[in-house]
Amino acid sequence: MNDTPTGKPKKKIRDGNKGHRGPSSRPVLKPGLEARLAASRLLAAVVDRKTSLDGMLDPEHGNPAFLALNDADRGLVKAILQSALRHLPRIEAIIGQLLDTPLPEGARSLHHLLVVAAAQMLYLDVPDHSAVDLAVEQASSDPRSRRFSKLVNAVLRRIGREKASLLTAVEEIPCMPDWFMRRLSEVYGEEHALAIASSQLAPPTIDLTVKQDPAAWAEKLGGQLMPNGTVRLDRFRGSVTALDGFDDGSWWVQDVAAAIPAKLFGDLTGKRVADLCAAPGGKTAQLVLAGGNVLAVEQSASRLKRLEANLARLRLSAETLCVNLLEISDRGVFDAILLDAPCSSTGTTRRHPDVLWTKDAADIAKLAALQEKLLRHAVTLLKPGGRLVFSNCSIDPSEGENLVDRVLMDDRSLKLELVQPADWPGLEEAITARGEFRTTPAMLAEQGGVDGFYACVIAKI
Ligand SMILES: C[S@@+](CC[C@H](N)C(=O)[O-])C[C@H]1O[C@@H](n2cnc3c(N)ncnc32)[C@H](O)[C@@H]1O
Repeated sequence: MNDTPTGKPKKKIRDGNKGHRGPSSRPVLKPGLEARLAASRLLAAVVDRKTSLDGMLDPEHGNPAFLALNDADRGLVKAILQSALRHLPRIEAIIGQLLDTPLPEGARSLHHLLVVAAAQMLYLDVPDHSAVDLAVEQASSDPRSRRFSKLVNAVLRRIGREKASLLTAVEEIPCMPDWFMRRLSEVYGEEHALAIASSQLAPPTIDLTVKQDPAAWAEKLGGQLMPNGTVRLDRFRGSVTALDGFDDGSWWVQDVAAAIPAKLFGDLTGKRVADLCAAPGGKTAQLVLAGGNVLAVEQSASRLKRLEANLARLRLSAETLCVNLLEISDRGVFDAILLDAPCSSTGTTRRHPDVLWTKDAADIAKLAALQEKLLRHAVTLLKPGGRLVFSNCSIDPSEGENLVDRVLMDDRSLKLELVQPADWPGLEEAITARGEFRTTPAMLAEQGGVDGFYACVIAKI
């Protein structure tokens, strides 16, 4: 923020939190404070108001508190929020342990301020003294937390002094909400559930699907060749758009698991293919490369635009249609259909640590019901003899195996076509006994992990 010649601030800091307005003549902020204020506000939006982080961090349409920051501060805010959300139960346990009495009901801004500071001290390279000073300054600048500034100072200084022992004391706490841990334990067993919870603590890799010659691209980019031909960049930091092959459309970013569903079709030469939930288009590109004559359907106009731009960069073409797929009435015309349905995204918590703090069991149930409706309609568009791949990035079987069972049970013209482990060397653990493809973030751990995904092939007789 710039000063006017009179020493008064030119403009008010934009406050993303409607309930609180700062003083009208706020003094110049200490360097770094604006970023911490933004981080606290965005954390509040995620955990208290269930707002998705991706939207708030969008460089063009994001939260005003984020957009007001310079690039370096935006990077810092992202890092703080990712760490805070990845480790939230442990950070809260540490803070709870250091308070003589719990924070007063409704002291949410104080809670967020402490979490933001503790995340920097425990999990980022921010010097302790800087995180503590800024947190105390932040507490003093807010009428709701001013009277707690001494407590903020005391708690955070103890975190600085006792960091190692405090971290050891909480290292067994799974970093997921209790309801979701219970659900994972029911479905996968406790050991696998704990492995899923710890897998999301590591930052994710960047995976590329290449148009051709994955071995050569792995060598060129210093990546690892994954069993399905994905090129994995484990330690890459920076912007992928600066990498070789981006401008000429030789590859696109796609997690190793997300690259499997479209590959379940095999060769699509000469086939009429519908990609029914298509944007941003990673799987559309695969279907086109497999030889399909592809119609990409997407109900969001802005997301369809993004798909078109992605295909243009990749020099690939598909017919596109902006419509709710439930309105398509061309029964029995497609040889192959991909339905990569909207889901809870609980398989992507490595990349999106806000997911489990913005969704709950009721959201999962609603999404499962929507997916079932979309699948029941999608199969009507399939030709007899055609195949449909149903997929999504949830690790809850209510959004996968369970709903597919119900659809198959009700329509005897549909059969599950078994995915054969022998066809997926290196990925055998991801093929279930029922012949479906199922990854969880605990799989491929030695190669850097994988997103959780479900996919199955449904054939129409
Ligand atoms: C999981 S994303 C698809 C990702 C995409 N298949 C890919 O690989 O890049 C789901 C997409 O489906 C779209 N969608 C959701 N409901 C839809 C519907 N009823 N009709 C068409 N598109 C829909 C969403 O807007 C979203 O872009």
